[in-house]
Amino acid sequence: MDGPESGTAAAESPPRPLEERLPAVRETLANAERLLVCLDFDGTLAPIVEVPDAARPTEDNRRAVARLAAHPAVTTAVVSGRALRDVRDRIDGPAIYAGNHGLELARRGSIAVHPVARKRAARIERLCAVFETALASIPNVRVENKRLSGTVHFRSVPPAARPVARRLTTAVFEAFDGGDLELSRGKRILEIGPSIPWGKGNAVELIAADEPPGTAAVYVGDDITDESAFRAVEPDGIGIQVGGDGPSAASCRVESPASVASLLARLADGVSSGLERRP
Ligand SMILES: O=P(O)(O)OC[C@H]1O[C@H](O[C@H]2O[C@H](CO)[C@@H](O)[C@H](O)[C@H]2O)[C@H](O)[C@@H](O)[C@@H]1O
Repeated sequence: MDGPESGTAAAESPPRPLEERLPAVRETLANAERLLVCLDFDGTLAPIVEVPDAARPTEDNRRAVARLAAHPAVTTAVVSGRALRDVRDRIDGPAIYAGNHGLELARRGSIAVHPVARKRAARIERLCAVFETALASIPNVRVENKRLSGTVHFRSVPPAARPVARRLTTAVFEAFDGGDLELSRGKRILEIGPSIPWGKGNAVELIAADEPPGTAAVYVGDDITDESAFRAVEPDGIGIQVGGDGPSAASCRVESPASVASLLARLADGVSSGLERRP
């Protein structure tokens, strides 16, 4: 696993609601011989909740993923910021899982870990411990040690204390870092990881490279780290943003995780009817 972060940020505009993009989506599905569907977890399959450990896919999404995973013309993957083992325990069915924003990838019966990320795991571990101590006085801050990356959670921190908590986290990071780690943002979180040009988009490119010609790739996600994955599938495939109203590399959007099950059903139906119409 090596290589640059996917694509470059082109001039992006807010994605259009899926209903407005249906003709283009139907055409992509009708022309495809196979479909690769890559799904983010938090904020996409699972609604965002206060306590990270309590996040679960909705029942409808769980069933829709199982149906897609059983479809003979569809490869299904989950691509998450969570640790691989964690996300695997939360949703069954997909043939492929990527954890830690693509730093670890389970497919074809084995797990590949980005070699540089593996080397920096001890530094991440150490920084998570430093965060635990430095942030101990801030109420309800959580540090999630994911081995190859780490997350500091502010969602349960009282709103008035959040700016201080973020400033302190950044200051601790800057004092610790020697240029080998990076700090990034997410939904009410700051994340630390190795400073390497690798993200979800690279994982999606690796996964897509295994698919036969004639495969259309779809990526569904809701957060900043999903942008590189949208760029990896667009414009030949379909990037679908869940929620949000800002600029994105995705061309379509759906409202919330509650809209994802019907989206997945449409994908399964679309590829099936395209195949049925073929001679
Ligand atoms: O790539 P994802 O699968 O979307 O993972 C991104 C991060 O998701 C989790 O944090 C987010 O969800 C939590 C539960 O709903 C929420 O409390 C938190 O505020 C969100 O940022 C997860 O805990 C992180 O490790 C992932 O990086």
